[in-house]
Amino acid sequence: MGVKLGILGLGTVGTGTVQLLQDKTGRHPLLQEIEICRVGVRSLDKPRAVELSTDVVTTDLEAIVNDPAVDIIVEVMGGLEPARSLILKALSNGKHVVTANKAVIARFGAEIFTTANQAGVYVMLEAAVGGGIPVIQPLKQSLSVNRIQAVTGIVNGTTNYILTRMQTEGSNFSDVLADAQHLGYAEADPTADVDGLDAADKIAILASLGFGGRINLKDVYTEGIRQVSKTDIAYAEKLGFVIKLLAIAKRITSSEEDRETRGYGDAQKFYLSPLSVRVHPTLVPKAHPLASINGVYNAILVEGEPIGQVMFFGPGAGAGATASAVTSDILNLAASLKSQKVSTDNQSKIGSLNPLLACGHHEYSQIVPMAELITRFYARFLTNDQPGVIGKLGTCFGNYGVSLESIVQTGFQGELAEIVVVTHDVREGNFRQALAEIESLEAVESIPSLLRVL
Ligand SMILES: NC(=O)C1=CN([C@@H]2O[C@H](COP(=O)(O)OP(=O)(O)OC[C@H]3O[C@@H](n4cnc5c(N)ncnc54)[C@H](OP(=O)(O)O)[C@@H]3O)[C@@H](O)[C@H]2O)C=CC1
Ligand SMILES: N[C@@H](CC=O)C(=O)O
Ligand code: NA
Repeated sequence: MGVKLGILGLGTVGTGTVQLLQDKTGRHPLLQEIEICRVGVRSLDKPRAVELSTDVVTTDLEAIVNDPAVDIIVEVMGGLEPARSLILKALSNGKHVVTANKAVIARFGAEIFTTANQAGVYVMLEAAVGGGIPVIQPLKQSLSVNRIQAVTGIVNGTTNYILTRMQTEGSNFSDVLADAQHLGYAEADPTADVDGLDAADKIAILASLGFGGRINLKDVYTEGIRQVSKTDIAYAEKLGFVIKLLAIAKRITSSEEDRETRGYGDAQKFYLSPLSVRVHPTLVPKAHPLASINGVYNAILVEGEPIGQVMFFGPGAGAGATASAVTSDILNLAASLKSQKVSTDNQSKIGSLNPLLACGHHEYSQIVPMAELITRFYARFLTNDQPGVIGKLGTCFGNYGVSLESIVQTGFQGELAEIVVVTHDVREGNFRQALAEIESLEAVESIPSLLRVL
Protein backbone atom coordinates (compact mmCIF):
# COMPACT_ATOMS: atom_id res chain seq x y z
CA MET A 1 0.00 0.00 0.00
CA GLY A 2 1.51 3.39 -1.03
CA VAL A 3 1.60 6.57 1.02
CA LYS A 4 -0.55 9.30 -0.50
CA LEU A 5 0.44 12.96 -0.35
CA GLY A 6 -1.68 16.09 -0.54
CA ILE A 7 0.62 19.05 -1.22
CA LEU A 8 -0.61 22.57 -0.43
CA GLY A 9 1.42 24.99 -2.58
CA LEU A 10 3.46 24.67 -5.74
CA GLY A 11 5.83 27.64 -5.45
CA THR A 12 9.59 27.48 -4.80
CA VAL A 13 9.44 24.75 -2.14
CA GLY A 14 6.41 22.87 -3.52
CA THR A 15 7.97 22.68 -6.98
CA GLY A 16 11.32 21.53 -5.54
CA THR A 17 9.54 18.82 -3.56
CA VAL A 18 7.53 17.58 -6.56
CA GLN A 19 10.72 17.55 -8.67
CA LEU A 20 12.49 15.46 -6.04
CA LEU A 21 9.55 13.06 -5.76
CA GLN A 22 9.40 12.70 -9.56
CA ASP A 23 13.09 11.81 -9.78
CA LYS A 24 13.49 8.85 -7.42
CA THR A 25 16.38 6.96 -8.97
CA GLY A 26 19.35 6.57 -6.63
CA ARG A 27 17.49 7.92 -3.63
CA HIS A 28 16.02 6.00 -0.66
CA PRO A 29 13.93 3.03 -1.90
CA LEU A 30 11.02 3.96 0.37
CA LEU A 31 10.41 6.97 -1.92
CA GLN A 32 9.01 4.49 -4.46
CA GLU A 33 6.02 4.02 -2.18
CA ILE A 34 5.14 7.71 -2.05
CA GLU A 35 2.55 9.02 -4.43
CA ILE A 36 1.52 12.61 -5.13
CA CYS A 37 -2.23 12.41 -4.93
CA ARG A 38 -3.32 16.07 -4.99
CA VAL A 39 -1.62 19.49 -5.23
CA GLY A 40 -3.32 22.75 -4.22
CA VAL A 41 -2.52 26.13 -5.77
CA ARG A 42 -4.07 29.59 -5.99
CA SER A 43 -4.07 29.89 -9.76
CA LEU A 44 -4.54 27.13 -12.34
CA ASP A 45 -3.29 29.39 -15.14
CA LYS A 46 0.27 29.93 -13.91
CA PRO A 47 2.98 28.17 -15.91
CA ARG A 48 4.58 25.42 -13.78
CA ALA A 49 8.09 23.96 -13.88
CA VAL A 50 6.77 20.46 -13.16
CA GLU A 51 4.34 18.25 -15.03
CA LEU A 52 1.31 17.10 -13.08
CA SER A 53 -1.92 15.77 -14.53
CA THR A 54 -4.80 18.24 -14.49
CA ASP A 55 -6.90 16.07 -12.16
CA VAL A 56 -4.14 16.29 -9.51
CA VAL A 57 -3.86 20.10 -9.40
CA THR A 58 -6.73 22.01 -7.80
CA THR A 59 -7.57 25.33 -6.18
CA ASP A 60 -9.78 23.58 -3.63
CA LEU A 61 -7.35 23.14 -0.72
CA GLU A 62 -10.14 22.22 1.74
CA ALA A 63 -10.95 19.24 -0.45
CA ILE A 64 -7.33 18.06 -0.16
CA VAL A 65 -7.24 18.14 3.65
CA ASN A 66 -10.65 16.42 3.77
CA ASP A 67 -9.77 13.73 1.22
CA PRO A 68 -9.90 10.34 3.02
CA ALA A 69 -7.37 8.91 0.54
CA VAL A 70 -4.63 11.35 1.61
CA ASP A 71 -2.26 10.14 4.38
CA ILE A 72 0.13 13.11 4.66
CA ILE A 73 -0.48 16.81 4.05
CA VAL A 74 2.59 18.80 2.96
CA GLU A 75 1.97 22.47 3.73
CA VAL A 76 4.31 24.59 1.60
CA MET A 77 1.97 27.45 0.81
CA GLY A 78 3.22 29.85 3.52
CA GLY A 79 1.38 32.68 5.29
CA LEU A 80 -0.72 32.41 8.44
CA GLU A 81 -4.22 31.85 7.05
CA PRO A 82 -5.55 29.71 5.50
CA ALA A 83 -2.37 27.66 6.25
CA ARG A 84 -3.11 27.41 10.00
CA SER A 85 -6.75 26.32 9.53
CA LEU A 86 -5.83 23.80 6.83
CA ILE A 87 -3.12 22.26 9.04
CA LEU A 88 -5.54 22.00 11.98
CA LYS A 89 -8.22 20.47 9.75
CA ALA A 90 -5.77 17.94 8.32
CA LEU A 91 -4.64 16.92 11.82
CA SER A 92 -8.21 16.61 13.08
CA ASN A 93 -8.89 14.39 10.08
CA GLY A 94 -6.08 12.09 11.30
CA LYS A 95 -3.51 13.09 8.67
CA HIS A 96 0.17 13.64 9.45
CA VAL A 97 1.48 17.07 8.44
CA VAL A 98 4.84 18.18 7.05
CA THR A 99 5.29 21.95 7.04
CA ALA A 100 8.00 24.45 6.09
CA ASN A 101 5.99 27.26 7.66
CA LYS A 102 7.94 28.73 10.59
CA ALA A 103 5.58 31.70 10.83
CA VAL A 104 2.62 29.42 11.61
CA ILE A 105 4.59 27.14 13.95
CA ALA A 106 6.15 30.04 15.91
CA ARG A 107 2.70 31.58 16.48
CA PHE A 108 0.34 28.62 16.66
CA GLY A 109 2.68 25.76 17.59
CA ALA A 110 0.93 25.02 20.88
CA GLU A 111 -2.51 24.75 19.23
CA ILE A 112 -1.11 22.70 16.35
CA PHE A 113 0.89 20.25 18.51
CA THR A 114 -2.03 19.81 20.93
CA THR A 115 -4.34 18.97 18.03
CA ALA A 116 -1.74 16.58 16.57
CA ASN A 117 -1.18 14.79 19.86
CA GLN A 118 -4.92 14.46 20.45
CA ALA A 119 -5.37 12.99 16.98
CA GLY A 120 -2.35 10.69 17.39
CA VAL A 121 -0.51 12.11 14.38
CA TYR A 122 2.80 13.90 13.79
CA VAL A 123 3.74 17.42 12.66
CA MET A 124 7.17 17.48 11.03
CA LEU A 125 8.95 20.79 10.45
CA GLU A 126 12.57 20.19 9.43
CA ALA A 127 12.31 22.69 6.56
CA ALA A 128 10.99 25.43 8.83
CA VAL A 129 14.45 26.23 10.26
CA GLY A 130 17.73 26.22 8.37
CA GLY A 131 16.13 25.09 5.07
CA GLY A 132 17.93 21.90 4.05
CA ILE A 133 20.10 21.70 7.20
CA PRO A 134 19.04 18.92 9.55
CA VAL A 135 18.64 20.78 12.84
CA ILE A 136 15.09 20.15 14.09
CA GLN A 137 15.43 16.36 14.26
CA PRO A 138 18.95 16.55 15.77
CA LEU A 139 17.63 18.84 18.54
CA LYS A 140 14.63 16.57 19.11
CA GLN A 141 16.59 13.32 18.94
CA SER A 142 20.39 13.16 18.70
CA LEU A 143 21.08 16.05 21.13
CA SER A 144 18.08 15.58 23.41
CA VAL A 145 20.09 14.18 26.33
CA ASN A 146 22.18 17.35 26.54
CA ARG A 147 21.56 20.35 28.77
CA ILE A 148 21.50 23.05 26.13
CA GLN A 149 23.22 26.29 27.11
CA ALA A 150 23.02 28.28 23.88
CA VAL A 151 21.77 28.12 20.31
CA THR A 152 23.34 30.79 18.10
CA GLY A 153 22.57 30.87 14.42
CA ILE A 154 22.61 32.53 11.08
CA VAL A 155 19.12 31.34 10.18
CA ASN A 156 18.00 33.67 7.41
CA GLY A 157 19.50 33.00 3.99
CA THR A 158 18.21 36.21 2.39
CA THR A 159 19.86 38.57 4.89
CA ASN A 160 23.08 36.55 4.97
CA TYR A 161 23.17 36.70 1.17
CA ILE A 162 22.60 40.48 1.28
CA LEU A 163 25.20 41.15 4.01
CA THR A 164 27.76 38.93 2.29
CA ARG A 165 27.40 40.76 -1.03
CA MET A 166 27.42 44.16 0.68
CA GLN A 167 30.68 43.13 2.33
CA THR A 168 32.44 41.50 -0.60
CA GLU A 169 31.24 43.76 -3.43
CA GLY A 170 30.26 46.92 -1.60
CA SER A 171 26.85 46.38 -3.27
CA ASN A 172 23.82 48.35 -2.48
CA PHE A 173 21.14 46.83 -0.26
CA SER A 174 18.13 47.05 -2.60
CA ASP A 175 19.89 45.57 -5.67
CA VAL A 176 21.03 42.56 -3.68
CA LEU A 177 17.56 42.07 -2.17
CA ALA A 178 16.10 41.90 -5.69
CA ASP A 179 18.60 39.13 -6.55
CA ALA A 180 17.68 37.18 -3.39
CA GLN A 181 14.00 37.40 -4.37
CA HIS A 182 14.78 36.26 -7.89
CA LEU A 183 16.71 33.25 -6.55
CA GLY A 184 13.68 32.17 -4.48
CA TYR A 185 15.33 32.76 -1.08
CA ALA A 186 13.14 35.59 0.15
CA GLU A 187 9.68 35.28 1.66
CA ALA A 188 6.66 36.40 -0.40
CA ASP A 189 6.91 39.62 1.63
CA PRO A 190 10.68 40.15 2.06
CA THR A 191 10.06 42.46 5.02
CA ALA A 192 9.93 39.28 7.11
CA ASP A 193 13.52 38.54 6.09
CA VAL A 194 14.99 42.04 6.15
CA ASP A 195 13.42 43.10 9.45
CA GLY A 196 14.51 39.94 11.26
CA LEU A 197 10.99 38.54 11.72
CA ASP A 198 11.71 35.29 9.87
CA ALA A 199 14.82 34.76 12.03
CA ALA A 200 12.76 35.52 15.15
CA ASP A 201 10.22 32.82 14.20
CA LYS A 202 13.09 30.38 13.67
CA ILE A 203 14.94 31.09 16.91
CA ALA A 204 11.65 30.84 18.83
CA ILE A 205 11.22 27.33 17.38
CA LEU A 206 14.85 26.33 18.07
CA ALA A 207 14.72 27.73 21.61
CA SER A 208 11.54 25.85 22.45
CA LEU A 209 13.04 22.59 21.12
CA GLY A 210 16.44 23.18 22.72
CA PHE A 211 15.33 24.48 26.11
CA GLY A 212 11.99 22.71 26.45
CA GLY A 213 9.81 25.75 27.19
CA ARG A 214 7.39 27.60 24.92
CA ILE A 215 8.55 30.96 23.60
CA ASN A 216 6.20 33.88 23.27
CA LEU A 217 7.20 35.62 20.03
CA LYS A 218 6.51 39.05 21.48
CA ASP A 219 9.33 38.40 24.00
CA VAL A 220 11.89 37.89 21.22
CA TYR A 221 13.80 41.16 20.71
CA THR A 222 14.01 41.61 16.93
CA GLU A 223 16.11 44.01 14.89
CA GLY A 224 16.73 43.60 11.14
CA ILE A 225 19.52 44.68 8.80
CA ARG A 226 18.07 47.81 7.17
CA GLN A 227 20.25 50.12 9.26
CA VAL A 228 23.50 48.21 8.59
CA SER A 229 25.57 50.52 6.40
CA LYS A 230 28.62 50.04 4.20
CA THR A 231 30.47 52.35 6.61
CA ASP A 232 29.84 49.99 9.56
CA ILE A 233 30.77 46.94 7.48
CA ALA A 234 34.08 48.65 6.64
CA TYR A 235 34.80 49.70 10.26
CA ALA A 236 33.92 46.20 11.49
CA GLU A 237 36.35 44.75 8.97
CA LYS A 238 39.15 47.05 10.19
CA LEU A 239 38.45 46.07 13.80
CA GLY A 240 38.55 42.32 12.99
CA PHE A 241 34.82 41.56 12.73
CA VAL A 242 32.15 40.73 10.16
CA ILE A 243 28.53 41.80 10.56
CA LYS A 244 25.98 38.97 10.62
CA LEU A 245 22.29 38.81 11.49
CA LEU A 246 22.44 36.47 14.49
CA ALA A 247 19.57 34.72 16.18
CA ILE A 248 20.56 33.89 19.74
CA ALA A 249 18.89 31.86 22.47
CA LYS A 250 20.92 31.52 25.62
CA ARG A 251 20.33 30.33 29.13
CA ILE A 252 21.12 33.08 31.62
CA THR A 253 22.33 32.10 35.03
CA SER A 254 22.95 34.61 37.77
CA SER A 255 26.26 34.17 39.53
CA GLU A 256 24.56 32.49 42.47
CA GLU A 257 22.56 30.12 40.27
CA ASP A 258 25.68 29.65 38.22
CA ARG A 259 27.59 28.29 41.18
CA GLU A 260 24.83 25.83 41.91
CA THR A 261 24.20 24.77 38.35
CA ARG A 262 27.68 24.63 36.83
CA GLY A 263 28.10 21.25 38.47
CA TYR A 264 24.52 20.50 37.42
CA GLY A 265 23.77 19.31 40.94
CA ASP A 266 20.35 20.92 40.69
CA ALA A 267 19.13 20.19 37.18
CA GLN A 268 15.63 21.48 37.87
CA LYS A 269 17.00 24.93 38.64
CA PHE A 270 18.98 24.88 35.40
CA TYR A 271 15.86 24.16 33.40
CA LEU A 272 13.93 26.94 35.09
CA SER A 273 16.59 29.63 34.70
CA PRO A 274 15.55 32.39 32.28
CA LEU A 275 16.58 32.75 28.66
CA SER A 276 17.76 35.57 26.46
CA VAL A 277 16.20 35.18 23.01
CA ARG A 278 16.99 37.80 20.38
CA VAL A 279 17.72 38.62 16.75
CA HIS A 280 19.97 41.48 15.75
CA PRO A 281 22.87 42.38 13.47
CA THR A 282 26.02 41.50 15.38
CA LEU A 283 29.75 42.07 15.00
CA VAL A 284 31.20 38.57 14.94
CA PRO A 285 34.97 38.14 15.50
CA LYS A 286 36.55 36.86 12.27
CA ALA A 287 37.91 33.78 14.08
CA HIS A 288 34.43 32.70 15.27
CA PRO A 289 32.97 29.72 13.35
CA LEU A 290 29.87 31.75 12.35
CA ALA A 291 32.00 34.51 10.77
CA SER A 292 32.80 32.47 7.69
CA ILE A 293 29.19 31.49 6.86
CA ASN A 294 28.47 33.39 3.66
CA GLY A 295 25.81 33.78 0.98
CA VAL A 296 22.56 31.86 1.36
CA TYR A 297 24.25 29.43 3.76
CA ASN A 298 22.96 29.12 7.32
CA ALA A 299 24.69 27.70 10.37
CA ILE A 300 23.45 26.90 13.83
CA LEU A 301 25.91 26.52 16.69
CA VAL A 302 24.51 24.48 19.58
CA GLU A 303 26.31 24.46 22.92
CA GLY A 304 25.37 21.89 25.50
CA GLU A 305 26.57 19.64 28.25
CA PRO A 306 28.17 17.18 27.82
CA ILE A 307 28.45 17.56 24.02
CA GLY A 308 30.30 20.90 23.97
CA GLN A 309 29.90 22.74 20.67
CA VAL A 310 28.19 21.32 17.57
CA MET A 311 27.65 23.36 14.42
CA PHE A 312 25.11 22.58 11.70
CA PHE A 313 25.94 24.17 8.37
CA GLY A 314 24.31 24.14 4.93
CA PRO A 315 21.98 25.85 2.47
CA GLY A 316 19.30 27.71 4.43
CA ALA A 317 16.90 28.43 1.58
CA GLY A 318 16.16 27.62 -2.05
CA ALA A 319 14.07 25.03 -3.84
CA GLY A 320 16.30 21.95 -3.79
CA ALA A 321 17.71 22.36 -0.28
CA THR A 322 14.32 22.98 1.29
CA ALA A 323 12.76 20.13 -0.70
CA SER A 324 15.42 17.84 0.77
CA ALA A 325 14.22 18.65 4.30
CA VAL A 326 10.51 18.42 3.37
CA THR A 327 10.98 15.08 1.63
CA SER A 328 13.03 13.61 4.49
CA ASP A 329 10.13 14.44 6.81
CA ILE A 330 7.76 12.73 4.38
CA LEU A 331 10.06 9.70 4.33
CA ASN A 332 10.22 9.60 8.14
CA LEU A 333 6.43 9.57 8.26
CA ALA A 334 6.20 6.96 5.52
CA ALA A 335 8.57 4.74 7.49
CA SER A 336 6.56 5.20 10.63
CA LEU A 337 3.27 4.53 8.79
CA LYS A 338 4.79 1.38 7.39
CA SER A 339 5.96 0.11 10.75
CA GLN A 340 2.83 1.21 12.63
CA LYS A 341 0.35 -1.55 13.32
CA VAL A 342 -2.92 -0.73 11.58
CA SER A 343 -4.96 0.87 14.28
CA THR A 344 -8.42 2.23 13.87
CA ASP A 345 -9.03 3.55 17.32
CA ASN A 346 -7.52 6.92 18.18
CA GLN A 347 -6.55 6.03 21.75
CA SER A 348 -4.14 3.33 20.62
CA LYS A 349 -2.71 5.70 17.97
CA ILE A 350 -1.91 8.27 20.67
CA GLY A 351 -0.26 5.58 22.78
CA SER A 352 1.90 4.59 19.84
CA LEU A 353 3.26 8.10 19.05
CA ASN A 354 7.04 8.14 19.14
CA PRO A 355 7.93 10.90 21.66
CA LEU A 356 11.14 11.70 19.76
CA LEU A 357 9.20 12.43 16.55
CA ALA A 358 6.22 14.17 18.17
CA CYS A 359 6.38 17.71 19.56
CA GLY A 360 5.50 18.37 23.18
CA HIS A 361 4.18 21.63 24.49
CA HIS A 362 5.25 23.07 27.79
CA GLU A 363 5.14 26.05 30.09
CA TYR A 364 6.32 29.40 28.72
CA SER A 365 10.01 30.15 29.24
CA GLN A 366 10.94 33.24 31.19
CA ILE A 367 12.76 35.72 28.93
CA VAL A 368 15.11 38.34 30.40
CA PRO A 369 14.51 41.94 29.25
CA MET A 370 17.15 43.41 26.93
CA ALA A 371 18.14 46.02 29.55
CA GLU A 372 19.53 43.13 31.65
CA LEU A 373 21.56 41.63 28.81
CA ILE A 374 25.32 41.59 29.31
CA THR A 375 27.08 42.08 25.99
CA ARG A 376 29.74 44.08 24.17
CA PHE A 377 28.71 47.02 21.97
CA TYR A 378 29.99 48.79 18.89
CA ALA A 379 28.89 52.41 18.45
CA ARG A 380 29.70 55.04 15.85
CA PHE A 381 29.48 58.74 16.73
CA LEU A 382 29.57 61.84 14.55
CA THR A 383 31.03 64.72 16.52
CA ASN A 384 32.45 68.20 16.05
CA ASP A 385 36.15 67.95 15.31
CA GLN A 386 37.35 69.68 18.47
CA PRO A 387 39.84 68.82 21.22
CA GLY A 388 38.54 66.90 24.22
CA VAL A 389 35.57 65.11 22.58
CA ILE A 390 37.01 61.65 23.13
CA GLY A 391 37.62 62.56 26.79
CA LYS A 392 33.98 63.65 27.18
CA LEU A 393 32.73 60.37 25.68
CA GLY A 394 35.03 58.48 28.05
CA THR A 395 33.66 60.39 31.06
CA CYS A 396 30.03 59.63 30.15
CA PHE A 397 30.84 55.94 29.67
CA GLY A 398 32.74 55.90 32.98
CA ASN A 399 29.73 57.41 34.78
CA TYR A 400 27.72 54.28 33.99
CA GLY A 401 30.44 51.70 34.46
CA VAL A 402 31.01 51.16 30.71
CA SER A 403 34.58 50.09 30.07
CA LEU A 404 36.00 50.56 26.55
CA GLU A 405 37.95 47.92 24.68
CA SER A 406 38.86 50.28 21.83
CA ILE A 407 38.17 53.79 20.63
CA VAL A 408 39.24 55.01 17.18
CA GLN A 409 38.87 58.17 15.19
CA THR A 410 39.95 57.47 11.64
CA GLY A 411 37.47 59.12 9.35
CA PHE A 412 35.42 62.20 8.63
CA GLN A 413 31.95 62.69 7.22
CA GLY A 414 32.16 66.20 5.77
CA GLU A 415 33.13 68.49 8.67
CA LEU A 416 32.25 65.92 11.31
CA ALA A 417 34.69 63.53 12.96
CA GLU A 418 33.73 59.87 13.06
CA ILE A 419 34.53 58.09 16.33
CA VAL A 420 34.01 54.35 16.77
CA VAL A 421 34.05 52.56 20.11
CA VAL A 422 33.90 48.91 21.10
CA THR A 423 33.08 48.23 24.76
CA HIS A 424 33.87 45.39 27.10
CA ASP A 425 30.93 43.40 28.43
CA VAL A 426 28.37 45.75 29.91
CA ARG A 427 24.76 45.63 31.07
CA GLU A 428 22.69 46.96 28.14
CA GLY A 429 20.66 49.24 30.44
CA ASN A 430 23.88 50.96 31.65
CA PHE A 431 25.18 51.36 28.11
CA ARG A 432 21.96 53.02 27.00
CA GLN A 433 22.05 55.43 29.96
CA ALA A 434 25.58 56.43 28.95
CA LEU A 435 24.42 56.94 25.35
CA ALA A 436 21.57 59.18 26.49
CA GLU A 437 24.09 61.38 28.31
CA ILE A 438 26.43 61.38 25.30
CA GLU A 439 23.59 62.39 22.98
CA SER A 440 23.01 65.48 25.09
CA LEU A 441 26.64 66.67 24.68
CA GLU A 442 26.91 69.74 22.49
CA ALA A 443 29.90 68.33 20.61
CA VAL A 444 27.98 65.19 19.57
CA GLU A 445 26.01 65.56 16.36
CA SER A 446 24.51 62.04 16.14
CA ILE A 447 24.99 58.35 16.90
CA PRO A 448 24.34 56.73 13.48
CA SER A 449 25.07 53.14 14.56
CA LEU A 450 24.77 50.96 17.56
CA LEU A 451 25.43 47.24 17.20
CA ARG A 452 26.05 44.39 19.60
CA VAL A 453 29.31 42.42 19.50
CA LEU A 454 29.49 38.65 20.02
N1 LIG B 1 11.70 29.67 -0.37
C1 LIG B 1 12.52 29.09 0.49
O1 LIG B 1 13.73 28.99 0.26
C2 LIG B 1 11.99 28.56 1.78
C3 LIG B 1 10.67 28.68 2.12
N2 LIG B 1 10.22 28.17 3.30
C4 LIG B 1 8.80 28.25 3.64
O2 LIG B 1 8.07 27.44 2.71
C5 LIG B 1 6.78 27.98 2.50
C6 LIG B 1 6.57 28.20 1.01
O3 LIG B 1 7.53 29.10 0.54
P1 LIG B 1 7.76 29.33 -1.03
O4 LIG B 1 7.69 28.06 -1.74
O5 LIG B 1 9.00 30.15 -1.12
O6 LIG B 1 6.48 30.24 -1.38
P2 LIG B 1 5.91 30.63 -2.82
O7 LIG B 1 5.29 31.97 -2.65
O8 LIG B 1 6.96 30.44 -3.85
O9 LIG B 1 4.78 29.53 -3.09
C7 LIG B 1 3.56 29.51 -2.40
C8 LIG B 1 2.64 28.50 -3.09
O10 LIG B 1 1.45 28.36 -2.33
C9 LIG B 1 0.31 28.65 -3.13
N3 LIG B 1 -0.61 29.42 -2.28
C10 LIG B 1 -0.33 30.44 -1.44
N4 LIG B 1 -1.45 30.87 -0.84
C11 LIG B 1 -2.45 30.13 -1.34
C12 LIG B 1 -3.86 30.10 -1.11
N5 LIG B 1 -4.44 30.95 -0.26
N6 LIG B 1 -4.62 29.19 -1.78
C13 LIG B 1 -4.03 28.34 -2.65
N7 LIG B 1 -2.70 28.28 -2.90
C14 LIG B 1 -1.93 29.19 -2.25
C15 LIG B 1 0.81 29.48 -4.29
O11 LIG B 1 -0.05 29.24 -5.40
P3 LIG B 1 0.23 29.89 -6.85
O12 LIG B 1 1.48 29.21 -7.34
O13 LIG B 1 -0.96 29.51 -7.64
O14 LIG B 1 0.40 31.35 -6.59
C16 LIG B 1 2.21 28.90 -4.50
O15 LIG B 1 2.16 27.77 -5.31
C17 LIG B 1 6.73 29.25 3.34
O16 LIG B 1 6.14 28.95 4.59
C18 LIG B 1 8.19 29.62 3.52
O17 LIG B 1 8.43 30.37 4.69
C19 LIG B 1 11.04 27.50 4.17
C20 LIG B 1 12.37 27.34 3.87
C21 LIG B 1 12.96 27.89 2.67
N1 LIG C 1 13.23 33.51 3.45
C1 LIG C 1 13.90 32.50 4.19
C2 LIG C 1 13.65 31.18 3.54
C3 LIG C 1 13.93 30.07 4.41
O1 LIG C 1 13.40 29.90 5.49
C4 LIG C 1 15.40 32.78 4.20
O2 LIG C 1 15.83 33.67 3.47
O3 LIG C 1 16.11 32.16 4.98
NA1 NA D 1 16.18 22.32 8.51
